[in-house]
Amino acid sequence: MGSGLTLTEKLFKGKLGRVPERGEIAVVPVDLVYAHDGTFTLALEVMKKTQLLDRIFDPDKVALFIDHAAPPPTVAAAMVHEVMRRFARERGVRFYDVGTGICHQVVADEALARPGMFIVGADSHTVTGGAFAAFATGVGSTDAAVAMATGKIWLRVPEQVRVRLSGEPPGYIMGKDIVLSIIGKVGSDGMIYKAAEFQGEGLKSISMDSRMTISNMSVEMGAKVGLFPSDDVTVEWFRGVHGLEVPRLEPDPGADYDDELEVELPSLEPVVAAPPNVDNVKPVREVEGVEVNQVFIGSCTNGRYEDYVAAARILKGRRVKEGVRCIAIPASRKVYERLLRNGVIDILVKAGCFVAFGTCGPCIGAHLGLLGEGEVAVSTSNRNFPGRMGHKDSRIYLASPATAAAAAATGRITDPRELLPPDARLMVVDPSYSYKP
Ligand SMILES: CC(C)[C@H](C(=O)O)[C@@H](O)C(=O)O
Ligand code: SF4
Repeated sequence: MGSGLTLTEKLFKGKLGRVPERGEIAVVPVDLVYAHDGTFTLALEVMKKTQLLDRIFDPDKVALFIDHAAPPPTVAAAMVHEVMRRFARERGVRFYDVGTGICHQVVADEALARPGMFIVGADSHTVTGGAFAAFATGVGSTDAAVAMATGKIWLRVPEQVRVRLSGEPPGYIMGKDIVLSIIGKVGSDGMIYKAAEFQGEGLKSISMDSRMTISNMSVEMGAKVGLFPSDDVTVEWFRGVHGLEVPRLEPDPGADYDDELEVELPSLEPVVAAPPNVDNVKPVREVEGVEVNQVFIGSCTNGRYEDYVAAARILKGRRVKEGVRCIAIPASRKVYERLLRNGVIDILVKAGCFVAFGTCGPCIGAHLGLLGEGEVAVSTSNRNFPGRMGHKDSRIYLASPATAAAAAATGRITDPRELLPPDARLMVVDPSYSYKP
C-alpha cells in the first residue's frame, strides 16, 4: 500500500470528509448538473413521474443547453427548445440558448467547472470537465433529474489508474494524437468504470485545450472520469482566461493506484482512429492517400481555439481541395469570437471552408453535413461507428485538427507534417497566446 492520496481520493474526501473505499457506493453533493436538448425532455418526464418537478436544489447549479440540434433543423427540435426555454424561465436555472455553444465547451467558457468540484451531466462527454481537476461524469437522464432536484448523485467509487505522460511531445502532436494513442493501446473497453488520472512531467507541455480533448475522449475507453491535476498550467489558465484564483490540487507522490500506464510523449506520431471503431488506431502514414469527401473540424472534442489555429497553419495560403466539403464549427460563440479577432476565421473562409459555430452538427449526424452512402470523412470528433455521421455505409477517420486540415487541403488522408511549418508547436500552453497569421 502506498501512503498518500490519489487525486480521485482527494476529490471524494473534499466532499465526504473521508476517503471512501474503492467500490463503495457514495452519495456525493454536486456543484453543477446539466442537460441539453438531446436529453432534457427525458429528464423532464422523470421529474413529472416522480413528483420531483417542483424541486430544483439550487438554480445556480443547474444548467440547460441548446446545442445538439441548434438552430433547430426540424419542427420537433424547435418545440423541444421551446419547452426548455419555458422551464428555464420558470425555474430560474442557467440557460444557454441556440448559438452559445456545445455544453461541455460553455462549461469551460463560463468557468462552471473548477478544481475540486463534482459535476454530472446528461451526456457522456461531461468527462471533459476532468481537465479542470473536477470529478465530472456523464449520467442518465433519470439520475440527472434526481440530481437537479436533490443536489446529490450516487457514484460507485472507481478504481484508479495512473497514466504517466513522460517527456516532451514533438511540436506537431496535439491532445487528440495523445488520447487516440492511449485508446489504441488499451482498447475501447480498457478503462471501464475506472478513473484515469493523467500525470507526469509531460503535463507541463499539454495545454488546457488539449487536456479537454484528452478528458473528453476518456469515456471512449470506458473511463468514468479522465482527471488532470490542477497544476501550474491550470492555475495560469484560470488566472489568464477568467481572472480567477484556483487552488492547486494534485495527487500525493506516494498515492496508491490500481494500475499504471506509461505514455512516452516524444515517440508519438500523428494518428487516426480508422473505421469502424475508436480503438482501431493507426499512424496517419499507414492510411495516407485514402480519398475523402468531407472534413469536419469541430465538436466538444476539438472545437477550440488551438484546434482552428492548427488548421489555419495548414490552410493559410491553400485551398480546400475541389470536391471536398470542409466544415468548421467552433464549439462556442466565445471560441468563434476569439478566432475572429485573431484572423483565423478569415483564413478558414478564404480557404473555402463552410464555417458556423456553437453546435454539435455533423458529429452526431444531426445536421450541417451528413455523409452519403460510401462517403469518407476525416473528423475531429470522438466516435466513428457505422452511421454516426450519416449513412451506415459511410466511413469516418477520427483525427487531430491538423490531420483533418491536411486532408481538406489535399483531398486525401495526409500526414500533417508534410504541410506544417517545421517549427510549428500546435499545443500552446500560454493562455494569452494569440495567433498572428
Ligand atoms: C445525445 C447524447 C446522449 C449523446 C452522449 O451522451 O454522448 C451525444 O452527445 C453523443 O455524443 O452521442
Ligand atoms: S459534439 Fe458530438 S460528442 Fe460532443 S456532445 Fe455534441 S454530439 Fe456529443
